[in-house]
Amino acid sequence: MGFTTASPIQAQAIPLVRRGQDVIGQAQTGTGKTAAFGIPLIEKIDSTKRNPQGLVIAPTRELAVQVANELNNIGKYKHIHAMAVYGGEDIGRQIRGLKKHPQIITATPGRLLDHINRKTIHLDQVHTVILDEADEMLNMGFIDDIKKILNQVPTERQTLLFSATMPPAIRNLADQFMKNPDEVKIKAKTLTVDRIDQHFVELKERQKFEVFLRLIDIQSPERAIVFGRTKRRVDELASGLRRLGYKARGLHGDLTQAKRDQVMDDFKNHRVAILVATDVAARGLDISDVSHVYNFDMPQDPESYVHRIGRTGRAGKRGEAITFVITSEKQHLFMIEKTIKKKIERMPIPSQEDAADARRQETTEELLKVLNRGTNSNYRELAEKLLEEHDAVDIIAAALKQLTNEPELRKVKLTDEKPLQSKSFQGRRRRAPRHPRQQHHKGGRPQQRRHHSQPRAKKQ
Ligand SMILES: Nc1ncnc2c1ncn2[C@@H]1O[C@H](COP(=O)(O)OP(=O)(O)OP(=O)(O)O)[C@@H](O)[C@H]1O
Ligand SMILES: [Mg+2]
Repeated sequence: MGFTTASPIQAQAIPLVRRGQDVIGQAQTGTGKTAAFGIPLIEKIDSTKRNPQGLVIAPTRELAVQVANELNNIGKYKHIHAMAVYGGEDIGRQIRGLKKHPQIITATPGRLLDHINRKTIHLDQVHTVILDEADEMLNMGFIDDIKKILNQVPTERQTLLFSATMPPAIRNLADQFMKNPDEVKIKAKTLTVDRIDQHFVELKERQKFEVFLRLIDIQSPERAIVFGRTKRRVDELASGLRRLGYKARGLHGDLTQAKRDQVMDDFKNHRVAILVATDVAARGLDISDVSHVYNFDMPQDPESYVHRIGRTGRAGKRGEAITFVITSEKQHLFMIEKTIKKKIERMPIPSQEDAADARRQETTEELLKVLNRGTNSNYRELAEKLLEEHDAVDIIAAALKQLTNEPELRKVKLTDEKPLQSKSFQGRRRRAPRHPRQQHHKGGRPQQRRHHSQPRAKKQ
């Protein structure tokens, strides 16, 4: 896999896990926590047995899939097979997949319970359970699901909890489900990765879209993730950007799973440059070379901020994170700064002129690229004719203007989102549990997470 040295969390957690110790592992985003539990997990698997021996529970479907892929990479030469089971995918297809006897299951809680109830997954041979993004599963009210799942696993199992954030409430989870866990916490001055430049822009709700366009004109991100607060926001933003010619797609929990898979695939394969998403994409996703994260809407709580911006600056790379803050949300910004132990620098609203200059510059560069490719013979005759009648500079200026996306064409109307309320951070980490009826069918869908002090309209 090209790894040459163990990351700190790997160096510290792997020996403990090999020894059979229960471990709570905390380390910054993008520092290799997956392999920190994945490598010793693979070592413990007996490839001749037919029932699952390892179980990873993750809060979102995309993450369950990603972890299965990483485990399959790590276990390739030991012929270990990991399979993801998650809601939204045809259960019959999963049942057929399970007949190939994966030794490791990675799953979202709801669908896993479905399989347990249908007796298509048996957990009585499982010796190692990992809760990836453990704190998020608490937030999402998965605790009852997790209890039910762990009841199916022999008590002499090894249990591991991993996340970049471990709020105090995680202690309860540990007390209930773990045996004398060792805490491995990689010490860092800040909760966020130093290699991520963090800024905020103070603005009005109505200014957000225009300011965002200016920023992407100026920063021309290679690959960006833009977080919106609600599904409606994500839809409107993605389609607005697309109408203006940007390669943008939205991702949230109301899309069909096929669509979600398609969007992720397009983003990974560079067919999409801007992924607009709810917090469904905030945790764990490892997409290489995401250069920029934009918080178009302020995150619901400081932990969400940490994970959202952690989609960039991974595995030693640099990244940029920019957060839009409405004046009434300043208090939330201070809370975030306090939690991450770092000051987020203010960035002035970039001027229209700066953005226009950047756009013109980009058009010029694009034109030069076409010039250097030198395959323009079909146009030479036309060009010569134009030159007979007009000034050369005038012609080029007109062509550049035509190629440049001019601001008057950039009107897009977004529905206003109400700013975060000042109370809403106080009740954080105590989101209401999901409705029991929904559990089996909609496991792993963060759009159901609902904040105590947030009105329903704010669901993701
Ligand atoms: N020892 C290593 N050397 C180089 N790269 C590594 C190493 N370990 C992991 N990586 C790579 O680093 C990237 C981030 O790893 P991973 O997704 O496990 O991070 P994480 O700590 O789980 O982050 P998050 O908190 O966001 O979930 C992955 O692309 C992974 O392949
Ligand atoms: Mg992870």
